[in-house]
Amino acid sequence: MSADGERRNLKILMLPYLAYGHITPFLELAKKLSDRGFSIDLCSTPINLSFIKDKVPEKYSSSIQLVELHLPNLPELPPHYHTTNGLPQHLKQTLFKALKMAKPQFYQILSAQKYDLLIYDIMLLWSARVASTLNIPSLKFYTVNAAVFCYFFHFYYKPGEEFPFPALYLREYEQEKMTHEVVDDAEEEVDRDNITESDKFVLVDSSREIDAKYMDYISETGQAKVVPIGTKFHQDHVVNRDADNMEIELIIKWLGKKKEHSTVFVSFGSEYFLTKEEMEEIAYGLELSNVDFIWVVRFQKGGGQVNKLEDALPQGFVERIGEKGKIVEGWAPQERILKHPSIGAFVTHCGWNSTLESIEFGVPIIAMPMLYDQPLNARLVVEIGVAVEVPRDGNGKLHRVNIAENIKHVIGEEIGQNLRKKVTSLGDNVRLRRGEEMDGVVEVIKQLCDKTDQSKNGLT
Ligand SMILES: O=c1ccn([C@@H]2O[C@H](COP(=O)(O)OP(=O)(O)O[C@H]3O[C@H](CO)[C@@H](O)[C@H](O)[C@H]3O)[C@@H](O)[C@H]2O)c(=O)[nH]1
Repeated sequence: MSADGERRNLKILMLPYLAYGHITPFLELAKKLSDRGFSIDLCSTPINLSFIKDKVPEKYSSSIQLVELHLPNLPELPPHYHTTNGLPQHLKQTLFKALKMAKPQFYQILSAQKYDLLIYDIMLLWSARVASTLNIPSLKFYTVNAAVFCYFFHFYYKPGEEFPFPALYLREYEQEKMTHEVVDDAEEEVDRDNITESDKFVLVDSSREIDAKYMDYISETGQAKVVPIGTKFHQDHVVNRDADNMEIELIIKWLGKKKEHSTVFVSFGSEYFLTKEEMEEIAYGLELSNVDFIWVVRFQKGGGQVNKLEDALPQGFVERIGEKGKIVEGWAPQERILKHPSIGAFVTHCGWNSTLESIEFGVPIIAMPMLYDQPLNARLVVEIGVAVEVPRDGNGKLHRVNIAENIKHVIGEEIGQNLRKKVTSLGDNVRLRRGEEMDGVVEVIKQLCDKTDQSKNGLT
């Protein structure tokens, strides 16, 4: 282990956006930087920190500290919602507003300690302005990949220009959704101009093995040098809570009875609730494929909707599938399932964390993107040869026959074996690159901190 941060005990404040998909990569980066000798303060709301605390392994308890940021009490916001996960769209904007209202308090936090650097989520550009008023350099972290960054880059900076990469073309219905999301954010982020020295770099949660082409493209435009943090380490993911949980052990036992690479894992992340129609198409698609499966089912409860899992699924489905399928309500130990030898493919929404986990564990991807960056992630993994994508019709609808066909292709056919070879070697390559990619991150941090030191000492 090197100790680049120990040169003069560099202290970094990290500020993730309030969504699990953002907090998780921030925590991974915090661990990697801590391994390199940096002291990290991770800043979020008390509710989020209690969740983060459980995920910080013992060995980091002194190098990663948690710093509380208190949000104002906005009456529209339910008191326990401190992430966008599961929040309706209009309340996501309210949460975003509440976070921005905590700016004066964030100023206090930043000025109370001698921080050498702020690493902030690209959604929270205002925090970099606060840092710059205190003469603290900052570094933005984009918690997905460079291919998606290309899309947003063109959206903001070159409206109307064609994207350079056919792989990134969005279908018409996806374009509409994505544009809507981005415009919402752009309206909130009024202080987007005025790029500082620190904004010359952007960290992405990826590896050059995955999307070097897109990293180079952005870097060559001269707007920002894209620096990948490399993929995450998985050796400490088995938290004790998992081992205590009977249901999880039952899942692993059930998987143990299946043949190698025979079973599909089906899950759509932590944010998305399947519609009734999608639930039906997926259920019948799985049935038609006649392939063994584990399906993590998340559905919106209450408000005139169904409350019981059985009612959310087609009638008689659970009885018909018997031992061929395992249905898990709400949440499953995804990484443990993906690394199980019985798993042959992952039917996923292509949330970026899930996509990276599939690559890490050498599992071929059957892409069913739903929203946000997911369609772009799906095109990227198809482009690099580790996925197939379930086609939708012109209105963006999924059909059971297409779902079944793709599952059958990947499980037990040559196409699946080819995908597995490719994804296994990609997984090996990203692991090999990890150290080198973190060297690159450390280099950038040192450069930013040195520059600030010099200017503080009147050397520039
Ligand atoms: O039953 C479950 C469901 C999820 N997970 C974990 O939760 C994470 C889910 O992350 P991701 O796959 O990225 O999906 P979302 O939660 O949907 O993530 C949001 O954030 C991502 C990163 O910004 C974006 O790529 C997605 O589009 C956005 O929906 C992964 O680490 C999974 O292993 C579990 O362990 N068990």
